[in-house]
Amino acid sequence: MDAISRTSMGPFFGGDRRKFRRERRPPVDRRKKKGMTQMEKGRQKSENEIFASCSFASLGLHPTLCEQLRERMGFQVPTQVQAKAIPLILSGRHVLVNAATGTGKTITYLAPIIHYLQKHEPRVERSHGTFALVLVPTRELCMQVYEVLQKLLHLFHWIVPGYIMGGENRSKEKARLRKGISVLVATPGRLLDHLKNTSSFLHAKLQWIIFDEADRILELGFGREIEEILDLLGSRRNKFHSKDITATECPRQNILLSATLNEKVNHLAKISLENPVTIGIDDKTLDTNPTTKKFKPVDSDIEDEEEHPNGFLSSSGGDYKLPELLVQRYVKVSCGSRLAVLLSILKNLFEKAASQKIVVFFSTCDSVDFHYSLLSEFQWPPNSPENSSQIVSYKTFRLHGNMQHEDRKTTFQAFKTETSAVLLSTDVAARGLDFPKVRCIIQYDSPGEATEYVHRVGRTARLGERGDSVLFLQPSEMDYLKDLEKHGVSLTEYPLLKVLEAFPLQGKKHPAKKFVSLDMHPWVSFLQKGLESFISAEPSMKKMAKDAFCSWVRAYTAHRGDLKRIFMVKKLHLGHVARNFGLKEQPSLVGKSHQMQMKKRKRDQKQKGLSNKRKVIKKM
Ligand SMILES: Nc1ncnc2c1ncn2[C@@H]1O[C@H](COP(=O)(O)OP(=O)(O)OP(=O)(O)O)[C@@H](O)[C@H]1O
Repeated sequence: MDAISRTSMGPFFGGDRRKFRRERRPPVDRRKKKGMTQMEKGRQKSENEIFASCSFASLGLHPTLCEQLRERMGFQVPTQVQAKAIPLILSGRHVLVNAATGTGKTITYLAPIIHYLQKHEPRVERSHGTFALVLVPTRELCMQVYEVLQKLLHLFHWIVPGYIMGGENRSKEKARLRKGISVLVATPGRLLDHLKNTSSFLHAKLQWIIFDEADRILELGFGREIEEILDLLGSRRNKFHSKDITATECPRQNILLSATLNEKVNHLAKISLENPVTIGIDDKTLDTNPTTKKFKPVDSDIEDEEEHPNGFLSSSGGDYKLPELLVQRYVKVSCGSRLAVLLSILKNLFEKAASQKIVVFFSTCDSVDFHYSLLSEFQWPPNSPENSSQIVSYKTFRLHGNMQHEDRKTTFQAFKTETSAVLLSTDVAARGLDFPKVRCIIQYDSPGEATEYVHRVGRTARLGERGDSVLFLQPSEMDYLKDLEKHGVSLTEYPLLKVLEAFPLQGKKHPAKKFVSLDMHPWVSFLQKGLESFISAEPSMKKMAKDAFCSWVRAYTAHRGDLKRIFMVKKLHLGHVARNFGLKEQPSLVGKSHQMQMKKRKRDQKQKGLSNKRKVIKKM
């Protein structure tokens, strides 16, 4: 690999910024600039913070690849993170990248790999096997990275992209691996499976291992698999210089990326990165432990970039970077009114703008299924004062880990291309997925860890776009805002009463005065009654509601650590929780089974070896 000298980093670090700004956008008319709205100014500021003032070519990428980025992908200039990281990755260093969601991290690692592979001598052939491996936490992200890869490789047909992931046909994957895949995108479990069982999987020429959403891979409990993978590939840090490496014949370069690199990545960084450079980790998040070596900037010209000899990160969690034009709100809703408020907010958003995409996050698969059926089927009774029979007129999609593999794939593709739709999902959609033009994220159920909050809201306001997020909290859960604030995330209150005002009943408006409780609001109680009668009249819906209720309470009890103090199951009124699922009362059967579940849970917790992996996977 030929190293790129610092001087070749060119205009990004030097002075020719104006030239590249001109290249990207036509100059703004002065009068127009003067008359810019606050929003337009914010957008322009955000664009300047997202994009760098240089070209892809100036980063050292091959002209044909730059053309591909420009012509096929429509990318005129690199983003800031691309401008900072691409030259370093090209130089062969191990790199740890921390940048906000939607800032273009995928191209950051794919472009340098393709740069080298397209000029590789002798020319890359399928029979050479795999040169680069991209590890991702979910199947959807696997497909997404593969699609970007396919586009980037359009002009380099001899470099073959491929993917392997859970849910796919193993024998077909084996056949593809036997033929040879130059750049392979994989989920960890399936990769390990093939490393152990597919003898024709050739990886002796492997040069790059990328961990996209590194922290999530570990949170899902794949730590042991990752260590095994690194061992099998001879890519553990202490083995880089080992003389007895048989698994590999090439120099290695490993790269870790996420918008939220925290202490969970420490171990992985330590074992997989050799003398890494970190991008985007500011001083606050660097390890201040006096026993660890101080970080030295590699080059004082490079903002945010730190040499990180031991691969350590702070264990404090630190501040998270959120998209510049994201408007974050919380809505305080008493337990029994949550469902009616959710439907009202969705109705209001689509009445204001018929063409938009929204993602709603739930804590469990059963809950997604229930709300999906409800939104798809709910109708007002024939004698209702509401004009239309349906409460919603938008397309609804669902995504979660218990769905059939093919359905997951179809939903993922369909929601991407829709212009007006709602996606109901578990956290399976929280990481890395790039659905274009998502306008609003609603977190109906709490995300738990602040990291997950950051990734969920990161599905909107991508790449300098505007976006909104709404977090549902019950009055007893308001301390969660303090928890988020510790990570530099602050939210303002959503104007709920004003929104509810938009729904007159029989022509009567309800002014935004304070109601004794939200449950007494005429529209909320009208809607709640409508939902309850619909569900009680539909046995299949009722069954789904009960299952969803049950799994929701289970998920609520599963909050970990400090969060248990905020999300206290003891404080829940289960009768009110039942109203969230359109149930008139808490079914006794559910109560019994819940108690059994609680007992079982306590027993399980006592037993050692209950891996996080199972917990999280079940939830997703
Ligand atoms: N230089 C560029 N110019 C314009 N658009 C770009 C550029 N680079 C990437 N994009 C687009 O930006 C969007 C976000 O990119 P990407 O999904 O790689 O972000 P990310 O930082 O990995 O986000 P997340 O942290 O959520 O995974 C994508 O739609 C991608 O096509």
